Parts: sequence; structure tokens; C-alpha cells
Amino acid sequence: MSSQKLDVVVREIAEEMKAREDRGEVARYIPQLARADPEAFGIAVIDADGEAHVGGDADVPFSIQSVSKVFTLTLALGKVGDRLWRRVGKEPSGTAFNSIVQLEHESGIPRNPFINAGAIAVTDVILSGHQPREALGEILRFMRFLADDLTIAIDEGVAGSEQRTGFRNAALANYMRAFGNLENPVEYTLGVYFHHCAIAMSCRQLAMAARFLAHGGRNPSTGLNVVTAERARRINALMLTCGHYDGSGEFAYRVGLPGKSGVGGGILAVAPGKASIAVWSPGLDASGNSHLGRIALEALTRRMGWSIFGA
Ligand SMILES: NC(=O)CC[C@H](N)C(=O)O
Repeated sequence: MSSQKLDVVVREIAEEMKAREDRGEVARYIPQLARADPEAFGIAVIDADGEAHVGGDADVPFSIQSVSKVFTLTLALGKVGDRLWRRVGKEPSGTAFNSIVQLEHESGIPRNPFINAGAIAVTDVILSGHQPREALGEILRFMRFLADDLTIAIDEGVAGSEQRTGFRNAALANYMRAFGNLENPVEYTLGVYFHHCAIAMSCRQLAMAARFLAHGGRNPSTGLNVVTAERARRINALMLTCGHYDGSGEFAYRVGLPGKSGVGGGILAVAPGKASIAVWSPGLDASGNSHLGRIALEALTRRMGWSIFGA
């Protein structure tokens, strides 16, 4: 019954979003991303039984960009545990995703793992002790394992495009290196960072990959524990407070789920115990979060009564 309702709700939302005229602005600061189709919209919801409910362009791969930071955070915590929090904080920044201002006053320790500076520090942790190619291979294998899909790949065109134009990220990385908060050569860390941001995945693949976050650290279809329940809970807490940068308060207010956005227009969201969800629409709002993606998630949580703050 509830699975049927979810099917109907997901299909309705996809139709409503396809028809809307307000679609936000596609990101242009990474030249390859400017080529995305502003008319695209996809949604995938994997329920607790592992059943997929999809609508619109749910199987079209897009550049996951900062959504990848959820998975690099998971890997870095697996590698160094709570020592990670010496390198990066856990507080919302209230500033743009690519802001540099807090780094000067806060000794090169980024506020959280989801702003660019924080994610670059996390990537540096994964890289330590490895060659860039090995670190990237580890990230990609993790994504393929979680999504149970070996076809997931990096879009080299997007990675190269950002590598040629990512001057702000280079500034962030060099600045952190000056404070001793980057261990590897800046170009290596940035190379891995740009490439994991350039992983291409569909809504269905992303929602599959996040199942462990919705189910206490365990992938219910394989029965394998990816992380402990405590760690899954904590990653979700960070997504709720920091996953949408200076739009995190608005997202919690309207949607009421832990979520992580990317400038490719994707948003990954977690309804604990109920579902993992991915939406995609390339047009962004002023904070760099998918405009229709957020509206679609707001409609979904309202119609299903899924907000973590109450039905
Ligand atoms: N918010 C994002 O998705 C930003 C990721 C992008 N690769 C950047 O570093 O600018």
C-alpha cells in the first residue's frame, strides 16, 4: 500500500517538475557543467525493501560534484576515525561553498567536511600514503561497491575542465598547506578532488549508494555493514547541518532531511529507516543548490510525512 503510494507520489513529482518554468541557473564556472540540459529532472527513491521508485531522467548520469563529499568523508573516517576532526570541524559555515574567509581566522581548519576547503582536507587524508591514482581508484571502487554497479565512471572532460579553471580551489588548498593542514603536494590532492567531484552517476545509482545511511550503516540488500550505526547517524547529522552550505537552514526548514547537494544539480537525501533518495535538476539557486531538486524533495517529504522533525 505505502509502496504504491510512493510510486504515485514520485511519478507526480517528476511530472510537476518537468512542467515548471522556474528552473534556476546552470553552473557555469566549470565550463563543462554549463553544457547540462536545464530541462532535465530525475528522481529515485529506494525504499526499505530495496524497491526503486523512479521518475523522469532517473537513469541519466550527471556530474555528482559535491555529493561525492559524503562518500569521501565516509572513507576518511574509516581510515583515521575521529582523528579526522583535528583537520576539519563539524560546524555549519554560513558561507558559500567555496569561501576562504574563515580559514584565516581559524588556523587553516575548515569549518566542516562539505565546504570545498573541508572536502579538500578530507581528500588529502584519503591520499596520504598512496599515489593519486590509487586514492582515486579506492574512491571509485567504493562508489561501485555501494551502488552495486561496476559501470560507474569518472567524466574526464569535467575533471579536466575543473582542473584548468579551479583557481579558487587551488587558493584554498595552498592556504591550508601554508597552515600545515595539507600533507600532500597541492596538485596531487587537487587532482584527486577534481576527479572525485567529476564522477558521473544517475539518481538511481546515487540512491542505491546511500542505502547504508538510511539503514543504520548497513546495506539491507547485501546485509553487509558499511559503517557502524553511530557513524551513519553522525554523517547524517553533518549532512543536515552543513550539506547545503549557507542554504542548510532553509533546506532543513523546508525538506527536513539530511541532504547533500552538488553544483551538477544533484541532491542526495536520507529518510532514516525509510528510504534513500536522489534528485537531479541542473538549475541552481543562489547558494549553488538545485532549485527544483529542493522543491521536489520538499513535496516528497510533505506528501509522505517523512520529515525527521515530524509528519
Ligand atoms: N558545490 C559543489 O558541488 C562544488 C564542487 C566543485 N567541484 C568545486 O569544487 O567547486
